[in-house]
Amino acid sequence: MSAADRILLTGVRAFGRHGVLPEERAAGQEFVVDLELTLDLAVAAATDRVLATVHYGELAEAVVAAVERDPVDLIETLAQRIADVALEAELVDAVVVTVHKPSAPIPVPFADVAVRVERRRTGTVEPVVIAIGTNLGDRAETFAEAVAALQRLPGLTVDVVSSLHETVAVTRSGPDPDRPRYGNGVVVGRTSLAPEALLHRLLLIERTFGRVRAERWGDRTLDLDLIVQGDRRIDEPGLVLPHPRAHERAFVLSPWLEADPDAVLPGRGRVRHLLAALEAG
Ligand SMILES: Nc1ncnc2c1ncn2[C@@H]1O[C@H](COP(=O)(O)OP(=O)(O)OP(=O)(O)O)[C@@H](O)[C@H]1O
Ligand SMILES: Nc1nc2c(c(=O)[nH]1)N=C(CO)CN2
Repeated sequence: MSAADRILLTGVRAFGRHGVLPEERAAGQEFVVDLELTLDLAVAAATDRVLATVHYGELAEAVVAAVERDPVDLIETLAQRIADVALEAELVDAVVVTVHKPSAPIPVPFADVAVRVERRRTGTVEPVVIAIGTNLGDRAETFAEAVAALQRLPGLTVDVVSSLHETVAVTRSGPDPDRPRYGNGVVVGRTSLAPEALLHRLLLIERTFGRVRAERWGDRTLDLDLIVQGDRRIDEPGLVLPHPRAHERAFVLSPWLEADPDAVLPGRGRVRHLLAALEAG
């Protein structure tokens, strides 16, 4: 049975230092949070026990703690953080979080600015491997920031992050030592997202790193490839799974093997063996 019951908690005020501008980080400001939890309250009503529901006082304190914690740039990120806090209570099926920033630095008169996110507990979770590549700018920094973005992505849990492997750029005509070297790595994790939705988010993250999609196999600030998701086989114009070139790329297989020594590439075999075969030439 999916519950239609709700707990509403509105106007929770807390002080935080979230924002893009240095002044916001320095001075801080007030944030106001509204929450709507969807959960089944029938057992609480039948037993009259607070154990059978979400204690609204504790919830409010957890929201304040989430606002007061380390600053982030966006109220979108803060709203996601608060949604995660609300969904920690097993009873909660879904949550709508609104974060208001009434003192935001907007240079015209305005009443309020807010974001609202709706998140629900999801069903199946599949293992996933994402490859990261970067050969422009500060590769170590880009790698760390890309991993941080993946760790914050709703619907993705990052379990293992490989080290950053420095590799020779592979072009259409083979390895090219004259091109900037790549930093490559992988993250191994779990996702509740559909592969199309996950890839869409990966492409969005790439875009925020300023990648210009000029040339296939060309130099790039950040490349995120979905390597495998569970044992799915997909062959669509915008999405091929497993990634069609993963088995022939040491720059994917080597960090993957480091992150998961038992890894298997569906349809191709053990990553250990694939890498050994590549290295044997
Ligand atoms: N498993 C996948 N992971 C990432 N992108 C994929 C995948 N399958 C298909 N694509 C599509 O490929 C496009 C990626 O092209 P991109 O410019 O990143 O290629 P590339 O990185 O130059 O080459 P390669 O795909 O060989 O790494 C995306 O727009 C995406 O729709
Ligand atoms: N070493 C290395 N070479 C590449 C890489 C990469 O990630 N590492 N990515 C490419 C296109 O995705 C093309 N060539």
